[in-house]
Amino acid sequence: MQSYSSQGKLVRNGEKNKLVICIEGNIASGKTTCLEYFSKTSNIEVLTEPVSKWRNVRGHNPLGLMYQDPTRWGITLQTYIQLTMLDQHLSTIVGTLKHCTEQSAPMRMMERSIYSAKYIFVENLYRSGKMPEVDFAVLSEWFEWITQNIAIPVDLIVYLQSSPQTCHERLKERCREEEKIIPLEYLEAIHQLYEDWLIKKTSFNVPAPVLVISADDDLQKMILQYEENREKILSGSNV
Ligand SMILES: Nc1ncnc2c1ncn2[C@@H]1O[C@H](COP(=O)(O)OP(=O)(O)O)[C@@H](O)[C@H]1O
Ligand SMILES: O=c1ccn([C@H]2C[C@H](O)[C@@H](COP(=O)(O)O)O2)c(=O)[nH]1
Repeated sequence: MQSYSSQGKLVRNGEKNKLVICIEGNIASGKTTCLEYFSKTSNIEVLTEPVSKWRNVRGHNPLGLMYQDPTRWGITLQTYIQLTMLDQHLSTIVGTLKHCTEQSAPMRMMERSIYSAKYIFVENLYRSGKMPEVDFAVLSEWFEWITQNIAIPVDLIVYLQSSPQTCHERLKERCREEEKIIPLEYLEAIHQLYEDWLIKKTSFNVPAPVLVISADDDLQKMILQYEENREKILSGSNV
């Protein structure tokens, strides 16, 4: 079922009252770990990035191909990521959430968003000279059509702000096959784009208020920070 917003954008029925929180941050900054922690909370639907799809679409691995040859495969990966992220933004809540009551509206917590796919990863490929102009133009046309015609509401962005060095250490520990060739400089470039977008707010439109959580701490300290910020996060507020 669908309807239209006051701005004429396509809206999924029943989505209007649901809080949407996007967890943003560099590669291996701890987003999935954060989502796992909050998945134990009642009324929260957690959507991790569909990385398994990016590693296997009908037997092909666009994530691996992109890291091997970004100029050739960057558009392939990012087109697919844009589709899968849109699908996540628009998907309806599945199943029954734990202890869901009428007083407390269900909430969605997502890992990243269609916005960071474009503003961070596509932008990085383009600025580093690894994405041809024509590929960037086509992806941009798609992104603009989607965001101008479909309502993609986000109520709060939680930015896990971490140093590129910490991410590099964690990435090596996690040891995802495709990512073994990622150098520190790549994480530094992604970090800078995130900082410009969410902290300095000098690059692109920020679609929601931003709550910044420093993410260089060990797991125990991170849990303390999540608890300190729990109320803000669950009410979709950064103040
Ligand atoms: N605060 C932390 N301290 C140390 N290691 C962490 C911390 N948070 C996550 N990790 C580990 O770092 C790696 C990347 O974390 P992950 O949550 O998968 O990051 P992301 O989802 O942002 O890529 C994983 O191996 C995870 O267990
Ligand atoms: O738009 C995107 C989003 C993600 N990626 C890459 C970066 C990582 O190698 C994986 C998953 O990211 P995590 O930060 O580990 O969750 O996907 C990309 O290239 N483009």
